[in-house]
Amino acid sequence: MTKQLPPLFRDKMIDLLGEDEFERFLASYDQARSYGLRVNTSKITKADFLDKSPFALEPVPWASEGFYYEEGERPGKHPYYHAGLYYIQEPSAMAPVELLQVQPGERVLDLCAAPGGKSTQIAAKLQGEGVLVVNDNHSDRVKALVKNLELFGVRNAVVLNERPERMLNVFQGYFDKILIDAPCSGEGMFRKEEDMMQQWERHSVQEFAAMQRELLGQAAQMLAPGGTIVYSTCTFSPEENEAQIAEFLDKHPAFDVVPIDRFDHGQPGWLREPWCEETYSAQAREAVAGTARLWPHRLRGEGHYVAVLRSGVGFGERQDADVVSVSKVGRGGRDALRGKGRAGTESRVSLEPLQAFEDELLRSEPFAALRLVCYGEHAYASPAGLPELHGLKVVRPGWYIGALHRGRFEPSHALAMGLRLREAKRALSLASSDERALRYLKGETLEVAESEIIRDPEVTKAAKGYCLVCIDEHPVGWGKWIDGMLKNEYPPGWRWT
Ligand SMILES: C[S@@+](CC[C@H](N)C(=O)[O-])C[C@H]1O[C@@H](n2cnc3c(N)ncnc32)[C@H](O)[C@@H]1O
Repeated sequence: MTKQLPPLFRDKMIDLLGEDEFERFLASYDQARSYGLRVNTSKITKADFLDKSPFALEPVPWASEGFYYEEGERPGKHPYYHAGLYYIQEPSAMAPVELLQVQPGERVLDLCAAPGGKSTQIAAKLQGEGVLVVNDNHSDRVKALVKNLELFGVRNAVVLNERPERMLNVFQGYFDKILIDAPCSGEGMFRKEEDMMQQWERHSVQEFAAMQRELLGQAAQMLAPGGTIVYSTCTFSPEENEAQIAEFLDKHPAFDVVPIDRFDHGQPGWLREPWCEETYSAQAREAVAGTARLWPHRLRGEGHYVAVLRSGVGFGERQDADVVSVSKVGRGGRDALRGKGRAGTESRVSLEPLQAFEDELLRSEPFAALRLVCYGEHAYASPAGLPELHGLKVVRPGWYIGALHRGRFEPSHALAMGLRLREAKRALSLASSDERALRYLKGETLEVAESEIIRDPEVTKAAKGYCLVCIDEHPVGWGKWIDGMLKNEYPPGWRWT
């Protein structure tokens, strides 16, 4: 492996680290890498997960919900993965969101979000309260982002596929917290993904540095006074790390670096020729020592860089969006807000079937704190307090509830994944040891006795119809029960193969 490192990269790392440290750094490429997963604490407590977990786990010291698992384990091949109980994530990649210190109820932007590792981590920290806006400018990568948010059962996320400069007017001064997990030259991923080396040779560090500079400036405009930006990369080059932060601080005097003690420090000494210009102020140079470097030879994880930037409270005004009244389906109010359909036509769809579904199947009111919005036939529950998103490329304006089609309501898979067993009036919970659990995930029809359908006989007498299918009490999708058979509604693209 060490032989394949790009020679230019090797030479630069010797210059940066010095011969002795470089030898230790180089040796890490021949050591086994670490594997991690992060528990979805919006679906299960850490203690309950550890009770149930079939894997040998060891805590990741810097991530409250993160654990190492051993090489050879296959957490992606377990029903709990399909229930969204955890996300498989490289351990160092868990650090940036931990440092963002997200609190329930905040407005958070994940600006470069696909495929959603850090978005799902933010969502778990929000515990369903507040607003999560996730964005990626790459349309194909956004599909994976949507799927991961659905798997995690996230209810309060809006997914955009935008160039950040087009978001500035809508979100000026809006967010309490912003994560910029920036596109970068990926030097820290050479051990984990060897083809990153070929990509490195094709793209220049300067190309990424230019993008990062823009993203930082754009994020500053969307941040509320007193808010926090976390900037992270998975690369070593000072041009993409310390230099970005020093330049940002000089251009944005209202911001400070919040020092990180947990990891090795950023390197002010690397702000010099031939890597960087030497024009930064003494204050900015000093401040970058408070940023963090995660080195693969000094901890159990890949290479990362993280900076926490806080804006002064006196800087600008927080923009409070016009809060549109909360609309609940049923109980008299059925005035869901109607968004534009994809074709640009106003939705005229009746919400009666959704009301009927809610009455029949849902015990609580999971949409009560959300705004119901219809785009064409598709119904979404959108987080309250969002500004108007007109003009933006909105992939998901909120939690996708389902389709209203020819007088019927078809619940979405995302709805099932965002519910809890206790919220359903009709459900089936299979034990993970029951061979039908895997057969359900493979898309098969199951034999299910009427007595197995969980329902409150006072409220829902009939066993027939849609039911929330769970594994060990955690929802995995929908089924339709009739006469001892469960018709499988698990989506083809999600099936166990
Ligand atoms: C390091 S990856 C993000 C990984 C992600 N945060 C996670 O944890 O799963 C960087 C992402 O930035 C996206 N990207 C690149 N340029 C962008 C831009 N100008 N605006 C928004 N996203 C951008 C890329 O498509 C890529 O998905």
